[in-house]
Amino acid sequence: MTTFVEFDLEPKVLQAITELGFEEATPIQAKSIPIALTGSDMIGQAQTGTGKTAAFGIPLISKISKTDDKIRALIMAPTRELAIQVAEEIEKLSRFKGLRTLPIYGGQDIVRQIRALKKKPQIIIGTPGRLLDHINRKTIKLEDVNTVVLDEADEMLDMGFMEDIQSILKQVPEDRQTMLFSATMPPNIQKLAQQFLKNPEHVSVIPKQVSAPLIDQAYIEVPERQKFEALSRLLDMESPELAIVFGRTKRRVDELAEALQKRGYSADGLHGDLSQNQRDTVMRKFRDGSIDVLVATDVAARGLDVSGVTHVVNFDLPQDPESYVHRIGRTGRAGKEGAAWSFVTPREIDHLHFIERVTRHRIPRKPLPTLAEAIEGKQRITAERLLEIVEQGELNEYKGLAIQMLEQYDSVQLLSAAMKLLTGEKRDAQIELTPEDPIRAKRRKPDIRSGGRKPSNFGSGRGGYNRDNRGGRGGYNRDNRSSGGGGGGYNRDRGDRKPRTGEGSDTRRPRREDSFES
Ligand SMILES: Nc1ncnc2c1ncn2[C@@H]1O[C@H](COP(=O)(O)OP(=O)(O)OP(=O)(O)O)[C@@H](O)[C@H]1O
Ligand SMILES: [Mg+2]
Repeated sequence: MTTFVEFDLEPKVLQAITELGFEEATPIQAKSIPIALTGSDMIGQAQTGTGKTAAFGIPLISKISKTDDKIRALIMAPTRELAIQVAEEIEKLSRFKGLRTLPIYGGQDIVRQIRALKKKPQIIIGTPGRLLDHINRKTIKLEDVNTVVLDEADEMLDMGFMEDIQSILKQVPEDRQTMLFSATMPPNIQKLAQQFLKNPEHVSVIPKQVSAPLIDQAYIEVPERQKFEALSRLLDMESPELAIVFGRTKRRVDELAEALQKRGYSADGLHGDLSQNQRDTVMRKFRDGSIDVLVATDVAARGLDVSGVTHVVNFDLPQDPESYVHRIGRTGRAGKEGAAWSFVTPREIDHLHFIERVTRHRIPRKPLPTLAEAIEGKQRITAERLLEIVEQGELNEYKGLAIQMLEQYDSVQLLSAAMKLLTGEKRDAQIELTPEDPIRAKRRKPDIRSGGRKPSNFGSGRGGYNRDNRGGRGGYNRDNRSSGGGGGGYNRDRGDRKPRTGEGSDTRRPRREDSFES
């Protein structure tokens, strides 16, 4: 066990850590904080939800002085939601030290950002596209930056941000510390690391399996047309505190969110085609629990940390094993348990096996809950809610009427009626989702061609599963980006990804037609 006192941090940083309730350092923090404090470049890899943000945040904060009025640290993240969240965590960690942090992302009024930049933040957390806009406008200058962090670097590359990241890093003095963090490290990361990191220390906390251990994983074989019914039954049976349901496309997410609402669930959708305002609102509602099911594309797969997410459902299987790991990693965070279920159509079983092989984790099959189980689950939850109210007491004003009713009716009869009322009849709204094509299994085998390299590190030593081979992601074109206009981020997001230039082979991938950032 490593406590934070052992790192020789300033009292004000320690105070912030205590305030956040962190008692001991997580393994990735214990390993990387001392190295990062020496100023050396590093690559950090550890399972989802194990505190990588603070692992780079604490050393970064330690290097900056409150009186500084230059931008000293730059953190890049793939999505807006992640930029906002990382900014909040850094803000909390530097609260007592009094540093100024600013998130910079597309979709937000650029004029407002320019105004905020005038307050001289020392730490900028941004998405590559919008950062580059500011650099081109000369509203952000990186000449005094001495620390750069690439959070979820592989995802940023995957989204076609390579050139942007290169242009941005060219603006930062060579004499800097660069750190790169993710739960997964596919081979293309090496390219970026070679180009931009100097003798990086590799710090990884990777047990045999890549995904976090506290996640109970299972798959349910279900035909495409029965997925919605299956989802309803699962939600009824388990009554998650908060759940994230991943759909493959924006259309899917829209349809699914609407269908869930029609059935009476408190759900909403999140994807890259919503305006920034809508995205913020949905995330706020999910964080404060006013909706309990977030239906999302992969825009929510990476890095998002919402406490209370007890369930992740892959309504559609993701194309990539990495995506699978990140998606399910939205639960089982910071030592909590979680459940992750994947719907697999009969034709996708091979693809599931592919995911199992790459993640080195067998995913057990789970039967589809029966209708009776779903109903029973719902009733059980109602009974629990009733008993909670009994425990709370304060029922005096109801007692008079209760006594009167009990004089006329049987108590079992009455209680059953109350439970029926509370459970709510399932609304029989007609639900018709547009079917998605099954994901085809990869033809390549993941475990050959490793050339004797160590096979255990997800993405690094594993032959065969090579993201650089994927290609085929044509059609993304960011040339229509304008650098003008305040607040025009909504449409600009579209097509923000470039085709990958790898030796791309096979077919056009249906993977994510979502647009993400910047
Ligand atoms: N030492 C600690 N003790 C307790 N909780 C911690 C500690 N460090 C971080 N946390 C909390 O754990 C949660 C997950 O942290 P974080 O988001 O940094 O994970 P991550 O490793 O970046 O995950 P992902 O791979 O999904 O991005 C956060 O709520 C964070 O505040
Ligand atoms: Mg993270």
